Amino acid sequence: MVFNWFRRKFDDDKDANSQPVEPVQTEAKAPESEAVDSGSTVSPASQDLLNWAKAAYANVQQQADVIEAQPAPEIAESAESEERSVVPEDPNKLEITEPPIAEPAIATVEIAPQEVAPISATEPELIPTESPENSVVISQELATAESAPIATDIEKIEKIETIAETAPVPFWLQSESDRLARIAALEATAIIEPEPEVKPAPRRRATIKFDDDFIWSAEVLASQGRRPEEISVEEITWLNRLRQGLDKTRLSLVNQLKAIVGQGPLSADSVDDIEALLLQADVGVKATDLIIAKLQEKLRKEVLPPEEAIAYLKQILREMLDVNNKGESPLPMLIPEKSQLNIWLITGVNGAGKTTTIGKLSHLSVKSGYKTLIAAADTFRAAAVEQVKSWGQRSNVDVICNPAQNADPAAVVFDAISAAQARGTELLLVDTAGRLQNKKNLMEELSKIRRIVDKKSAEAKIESLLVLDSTLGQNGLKQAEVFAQSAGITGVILTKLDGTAKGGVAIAVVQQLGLPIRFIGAGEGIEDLRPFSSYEFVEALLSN
Ligand SMILES: Nc1nc2c(ncn2[C@@H]2O[C@H](COP(=O)(O)OP(=O)(O)OP(=O)(O)O)[C@@H](O)[C@H]2O)c(=O)[nH]1
Repeated sequence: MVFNWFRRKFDDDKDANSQPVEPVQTEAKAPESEAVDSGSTVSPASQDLLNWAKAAYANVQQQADVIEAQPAPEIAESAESEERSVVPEDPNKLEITEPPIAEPAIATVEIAPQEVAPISATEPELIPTESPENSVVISQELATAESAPIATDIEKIEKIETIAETAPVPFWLQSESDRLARIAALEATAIIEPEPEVKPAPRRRATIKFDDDFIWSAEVLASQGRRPEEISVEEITWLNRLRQGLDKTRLSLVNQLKAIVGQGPLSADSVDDIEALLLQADVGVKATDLIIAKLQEKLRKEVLPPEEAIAYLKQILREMLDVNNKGESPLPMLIPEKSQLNIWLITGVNGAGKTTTIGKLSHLSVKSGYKTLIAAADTFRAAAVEQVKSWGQRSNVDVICNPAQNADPAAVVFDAISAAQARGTELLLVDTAGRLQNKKNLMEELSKIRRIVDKKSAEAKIESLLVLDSTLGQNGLKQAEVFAQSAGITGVILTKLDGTAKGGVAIAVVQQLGLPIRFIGAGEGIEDLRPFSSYEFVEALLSN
């Protein structure tokens, strides 16, 4: 089973091809999917939560154990199948002889140790153990291997035989020891066939501890109605990374907010303080005003203790993050459709993190079981193609490019779409040149790319995603406004959320641009980007 990161679910064979577009979960639910009012401050009872977390932890450990245990049968199977295959590719080069023992049927060949190619033929009746100095036992795949691997394998086998020679075996045990030596030689020389299909990278061994971080992540997942058996170690790791990334923003917000909001109706001073805090976190003026008005309204009606006031604030923020300019709420998740071409154009100014984001996205896509391709259409900046190629290598995804400097990016995109159509690609990620909004020709180039995409692939699902550097805060938003007007942007990818105190810019992006946030990046590593979830973001932003 593949964990589909876009759907935040394991794909099983049944529904891997179906495409349910599910809303982002915003409703808090008790463990085992019992519904609880989203606005309520009720969290799963602590014992239930602990049990849930323990079950999730056991599940994560079990997944890791299964993965660890997997290679063993593969080797055994491979060795067995090698034993079964008996026809060498070139019978003139190597003649295979069945040894005169009933089982197992291991091929033998007698060769002079110094001669590797051509390998001399063997008399059928020869028993390898009779002339140990001149004969070796080799596995059948050697018959088809090139001379160099044969030499290496023979060295391995010779080592095994040398060990056997130093410890003489009584005659009545010889047959058994020969058999074991041959099996060992066979295992040592077995060639494991590579998997024909591209499989997602195996999950890492669960090294996470059952600690407060784990329990916090478990609570966030349980509150979204997830079940312990659905949880993957990567989800836990990501939530911890996100929370750590938002440390700076959170630390300057939560404690002060708590001190202010838990004291009945907001006084003029409290309003000023909250305003300052939110503006410092780059939430933006418009969004700040809205938040304060809603808080004020609630706190005038009832006195809330600090924890409940913060819970109410979380609800306000989630509602703000889950709306787009079409007024859709909750927002459908952005999930590439299986068995059809999806094209995502990745745009943004230089240095925002476009290329890195493409690398991370392609990794996520492959992991989630999608056939993926990258188009290196940033032909404007020297080295951009090489940079994207190296990310392609890291995520095991092919890159379509034209290495000539200033090649026509629209032509690269045209070629990439042709390649994607021929290969049955499901997700094509297009890297574009970093455009400053005042560079009119570059903006026109982007429109040209868009026209090519629309024309050449009318049936594809197209998204135009703007990469925004969150450390730029409100300044980044000004650039984004220009892009959003001229480039038909459909969503935002917020990068560099780690290490900035301006995490509140996410709220400003949605409020000011009316665009949904689709992914967030919180680090430079390949795993440091995930689909955006307003619930998880707000929990990480305002958790204790
Ligand atoms: N800390 C952190 N750094 C990031 C993140 N995403 C990207 N970066 C870094 O930001 C820098 C610029 O990233 P690029 O991917 O080269 O940016 P770009 O938008 O492609 O830039 P151009 O190729 O010049 O257009 C690199 O050093 C990245 O490692 C992130 O989420 N967190």
